[in-house]
Amino acid sequence: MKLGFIGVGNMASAMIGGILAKKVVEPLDVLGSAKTRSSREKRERELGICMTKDNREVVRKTELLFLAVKPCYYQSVIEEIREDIREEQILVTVAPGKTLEWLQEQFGKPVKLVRTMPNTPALVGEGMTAFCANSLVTDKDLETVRTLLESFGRAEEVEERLMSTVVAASGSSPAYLFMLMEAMADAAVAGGMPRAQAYEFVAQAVKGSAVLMEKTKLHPGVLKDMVCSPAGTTIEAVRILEREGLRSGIMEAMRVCEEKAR
Ligand SMILES: NC(=O)C1=CN([C@@H]2O[C@H](COP(=O)(O)OP(=O)(O)OC[C@H]3O[C@@H](n4cnc5c(N)ncnc54)[C@H](OP(=O)(O)O)[C@@H]3O)[C@@H](O)[C@H]2O)C=CC1
Ligand SMILES: O=C(O)[C@@H]1CCC=N1
Repeated sequence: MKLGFIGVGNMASAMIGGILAKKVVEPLDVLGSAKTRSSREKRERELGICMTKDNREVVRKTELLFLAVKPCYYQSVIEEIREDIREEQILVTVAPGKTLEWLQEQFGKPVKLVRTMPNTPALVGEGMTAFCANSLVTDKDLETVRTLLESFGRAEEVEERLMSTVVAASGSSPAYLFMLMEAMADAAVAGGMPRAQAYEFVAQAVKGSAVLMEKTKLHPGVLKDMVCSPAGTTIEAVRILEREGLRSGIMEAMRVCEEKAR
């Protein structure tokens, strides 16, 4: 299968990295486009895929196409490629706020559309992607898309109304987690730990906690209680985090993120 990517930036290169690592397609079966020459050369070098500056060529030469430019360029890129999109081609989007209805209107003709929300852990095969499709997408098409999405992590079909919530929960959340880990590492450095070691300890603690929650299916509150010894160290940290509003801060941040994604 020939895969196309219009826009090969942070998100698309993470997805392509995952797809190629799982050998779902060969690097030469992927054709991408980017605006600047330096960007195209970088992606060719790093990923071994073919790059062009011509978005229409990407559409003409591929069967399944990802539209991975920033949301503000969606309208102009769709206008540019609309004539070349073929009836049997599947177009996969990754942008927040671009609804199936809006996309359909922009194309002005029937197009098989799958709206997704991936995240950058895709690069290491640990992505979380939500997707929903319009009525022109057949079950077989959707299985093809699911196979691709699962090559770089987990993929789950959701109702379209949940897509903006997904942006806050898994699309954007790696950024909050990296901020948290940076702050934790800073504190460890303040405590005397060398920075490189601090990042390793913090990353492993976060990774281990995520796997623990996933595998045991225990409530996060129960897992938190398991760490807090009576009159111990952890409960002191928990008290300060409550006082500083960690949980309400996160909920408030995710609320504005979700609103922005509508
Ligand atoms: N980053 C993330 O964590 C996530 C991003 N997304 C979504 O992914 C999409 C891309 O985001 P991201 O990868 O972060 O953005 P980047 O800015 O990293 O990448 C955008 C890419 O689009 C290219 N581009 C810009 N204009 C055009 C054009 N007219 N024709 C062809 N290519 C063009 C850029 O080329 P050049 O480099 O040469 O300018 C670049 O390759 C967005 O819609 C975003 O919302 C979704 C989930 C998570
Ligand atoms: O910040 C953004 O708009 C994109 C969508 C989800 C993650 N990055």
